[in-house]
Amino acid sequence: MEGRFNLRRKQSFKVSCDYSCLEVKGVCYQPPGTQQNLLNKVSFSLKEKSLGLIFGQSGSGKTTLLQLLAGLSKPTSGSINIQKYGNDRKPNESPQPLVPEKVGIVFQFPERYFLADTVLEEVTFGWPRQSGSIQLKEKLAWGLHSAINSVGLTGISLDENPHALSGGYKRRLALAIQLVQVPDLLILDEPLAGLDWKARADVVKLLKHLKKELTLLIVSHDLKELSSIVDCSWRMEMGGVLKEEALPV
Ligand SMILES: Nc1ncnc2c1ncn2[C@@H]1O[C@H](COP(=O)(O)OP(=O)(O)OP(=O)(O)O)[C@@H](O)[C@H]1O
Repeated sequence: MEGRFNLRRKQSFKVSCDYSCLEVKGVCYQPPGTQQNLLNKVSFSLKEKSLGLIFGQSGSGKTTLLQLLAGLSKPTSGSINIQKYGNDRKPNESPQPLVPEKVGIVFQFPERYFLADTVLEEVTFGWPRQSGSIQLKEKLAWGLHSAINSVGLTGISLDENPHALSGGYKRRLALAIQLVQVPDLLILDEPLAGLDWKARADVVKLLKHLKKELTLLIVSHDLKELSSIVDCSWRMEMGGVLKEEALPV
């Protein structure tokens, strides 16, 4: 669907008003070999280029939900799709399953999993060395450049040891690693945990910037610090029941 705007000097240009939403419907999850339902008919929708926050008690099932969204485990029932809408807010094609390749996930304390001796090796870890096509390598090189810029790591040498970076820069690096593949959805589990006040403020600023480019879903207990950038929020209740709720701040 397209709208047309007229400019003063009779020039005109077209603006596409299509948008897509992550749509989770009736998701239940019972780990294999158990009788326990960790998620109970979880449903929610998150519009592209917005930031959703899930909060709730420890052990309620927040991380379990993130793992399903990232494709690390499969729901027992329910669906996780991307639905496109036209500017009349009606679906304009059938929903497509969310593919794990288009989801980036930054776990709690991501710096604990850094393996390489340099920032460059850390970001490019797992890239094809010999066998990848030149097109793929070009795409990854462009992604590297763009990711480093997006997270504000340009002032840091690519030869720097990742373990020597400050707490805030380690988080930027963890984000850059995920952004190289240009995800549709970026999931973050407790992105502010373990950082000092300055680094926390820097990460919040960075997330505000990132949501202009992609969809963010965050699990956090740091509601006050994130509240200014949150577009929609849900409380996960014990037993894996998700309810839409304004942040209690
Ligand atoms: N594979 C599994 N088998 C059985 N129980 C599990 C499994 N994985 C997680 N659990 C249990 O499911 C519940 C939800 O765990 P989850 O880590 O999703 O909670 P959470 O809300 O993210 O907690 P926190 O805020 O502490 O990270 C917990 O009681 C946990 O022990």
